[in-house]
Parts: sequence; C-alpha cells; structure tokens
Amino acid sequence: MATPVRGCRIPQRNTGGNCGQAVDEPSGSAAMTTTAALELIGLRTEFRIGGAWYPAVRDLSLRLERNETLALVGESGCGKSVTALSVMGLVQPPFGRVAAGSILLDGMELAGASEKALETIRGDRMAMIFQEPMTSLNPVMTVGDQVAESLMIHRGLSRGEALERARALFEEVKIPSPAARLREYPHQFSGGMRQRVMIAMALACEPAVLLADEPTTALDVTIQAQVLGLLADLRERHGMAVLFITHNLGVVAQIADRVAVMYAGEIVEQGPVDVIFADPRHPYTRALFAAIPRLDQAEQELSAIGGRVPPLDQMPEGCRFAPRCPLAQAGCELPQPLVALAATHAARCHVTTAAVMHA
Ligand SMILES: Nc1ncnc2c1ncn2[C@@H]1O[C@H](COP(=O)(O)OP(=O)(O)OP(=O)(O)O)[C@@H](O)[C@H]1O
Repeated sequence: MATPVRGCRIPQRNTGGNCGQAVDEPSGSAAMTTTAALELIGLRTEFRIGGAWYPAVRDLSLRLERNETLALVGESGCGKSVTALSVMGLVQPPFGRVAAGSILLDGMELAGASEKALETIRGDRMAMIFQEPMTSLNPVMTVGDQVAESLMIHRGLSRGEALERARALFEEVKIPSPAARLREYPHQFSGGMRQRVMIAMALACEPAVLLADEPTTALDVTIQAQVLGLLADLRERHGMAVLFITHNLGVVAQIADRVAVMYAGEIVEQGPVDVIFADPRHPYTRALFAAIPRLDQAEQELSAIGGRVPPLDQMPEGCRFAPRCPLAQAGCELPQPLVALAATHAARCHVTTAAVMHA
C-alpha cells in the first residue's frame, strides 16, 4: 500500500510513477522542471468571522503553465474567487488574509509582497477580468482613456501613444469601429462589448497570467461562445497562462486544457479535461456532471446536488463533501489526501481511489 504523504509543504514533482501516492500538486504539464507562469503551493486564505479566522482556501497547490488554460470549477462558495483574489493580492486585513503558502508568478514570490510591489504587477504582469465589467469600469470616463491609463502608468506612454495602442487593442478584441468607440462611455456598450473592453484593458500590458472570473456567465449563449473563442484565440496569440473560473462544465469543455475541481476551499480532483470528462473519480465531480443537461440523451434525470457548501465556520472534519456524498462511509471522517491516479490525474477520495491506494 502506498504511504500517504501528509502535511508536506513542498510539492512532490509528479513524474508519473507515483500512482496511489498522496500528492500536493498533480500537473498535466510536461514542463515540470521549468518555472511555471503561476504556481500556488499550500495556499491558505482565511477570513475573520466573529473574532476567529477560518480558511476559505486550504492547502491549495496548482501549477499553471504558459499558453495553458486551467479551469477552476465548483459551486458557488467553493473558494474559486478567493483563490484568484489571493493571487492578485486583493484579500487583505482586517477582514481577510493569506495565512500560509506561496504564490509564485514566474518564480517570484507574491505572498507577503507589499501593496506597492503588487501595484506594479497588477494590470502589468498579471490581470483579472470579472463577471460584470460594469463593476470594474469607471462609468464617467471614456473606455479609451480607461484602457490608455494602464499603458500610461505601467509603460510610460504618452496619452496619444496609449490611445493609439488602445485602438489597436479594440481592433484585436474585435470591437467594430474601434477609433470611434474609444470615445464612448461604458453604458454605451452592450454586455458582450463591455466584456471585450475589459479584455482589451486586461491585455494592454501583455500580462503573462490572466485570471478570468466567470467572464461569460452574464452573457447570453451566442455572445458567450464568441467571447470564449476570442479568449482562446488571444491566449494562443499572446502565449498567456489563463486561470479560468467557472461553475459551468460546458464552458470548461470549450476552453480549458486542464481542470481543477474545488469544493469547500480544497481541490478535490485535478486532471486534463478529456480525462476528467471521461473518468471523473471524486463523487463531487461526478455530481457536477450529473447536474448538467446533455443533448445526446433523449430521456434524462438531472440530479441537483442536495444540500449546500458549508459555511466557513461549520466545515466538517475529514472529507468536506461527506455530508452530501452518496458514497460516504467509514473513513470519510479522516483527512483525505489528494491521491495520484495517473501521472496527470488526482482525486481526494479514499472510496473511489481505493483501488490505486491499495495497489
Ligand atoms: N470578504 C469575505 N468575508 C468572509 N467570508 C468570505 C469573504 N469573501 C468570501 N468569503 C467566503 O469564502 C468562501 C469562498 O467564497 P468564493 O467567493 O471564493 O466562492 P466562489 O467559489 O468563487 O463562489 P461564487 O461563484 O459564488 O463567487 C465562501 O464561504 C464565502 O462566503
């Protein structure tokens, strides 16, 4: 029987020969010896509730390579946004804190970095786009000036140079009549066009890492498909690494190379998209699949996942999904390590990984 490696802070490099072993960080990439575009190691982010600190993200490790899209998937309240906000340095005292772990941007440690240092990196080497662009756009400033602003700050361009670059960016994200639209205000754009403005703004300084938090959720399906296509195209062209946050597995299939499924602050399963779709191992991943409608099945029973993600101050011991899990049994009350099922696939469930654990 393989010996689980518990509490190990340094990720074990997964070279493919460790099936059945507990791992901190399984990854599908071949570039395991190179520096990742973004690497999280043992990330723990906490919020203060009633005078005590509780983790919203716990012992989370993942690698994101250049020119790769990793989808972070899970229900509302699983910790997806908190993960991205932690990377951006936007979880701050007195209400929240990154309590432990490393956030490495191209090898550079961001955990514990000063606000001044983070300001020079945000919008430059890493950028984030959100579900609702209106919350990020300034309603009383033209969109052209908003895109130009980051180029003036981070690249030292003059306003004229920055506006010319903004025009080129609008063209790149396929905003029609880009020169004219630069002079308009956010309310003059449709939802899909506003998201393109946000993408142009995020791309302005050619970030190495793009964090996309449900960027297409508020759009209708046709516009959603167009924006997803655009993001895939831009990622390819700019060689960016994209962390794509979504609760929608259909979107994952369209855009991602790899998937990390999150539940209650932990990654419960991780692997390449085709592997996760063909052979989901964690009961939570399976439940997410059972809850999506499929066009290839005439008769189908959709099963909503009963219950809800527990609040931070009421997390169960051991497997956090156990209270909602149809396979829960003795042993689930114990801490569950992430077990490697193959070189690139791992799950955190002693029931469905038992075969490899005991091999
Ligand atoms: N500022 C905060 N103070 C206290 N708790 C918070 C705060 N922000 C997030 N949380 C809690 O952290 C947990 C994870 O939230 P998070 O927003 O990351 O979930 P999510 O998976 O992104 O969900 P959604 O898709 O709804 O945004 C939740 O329990 C949430 O209530």
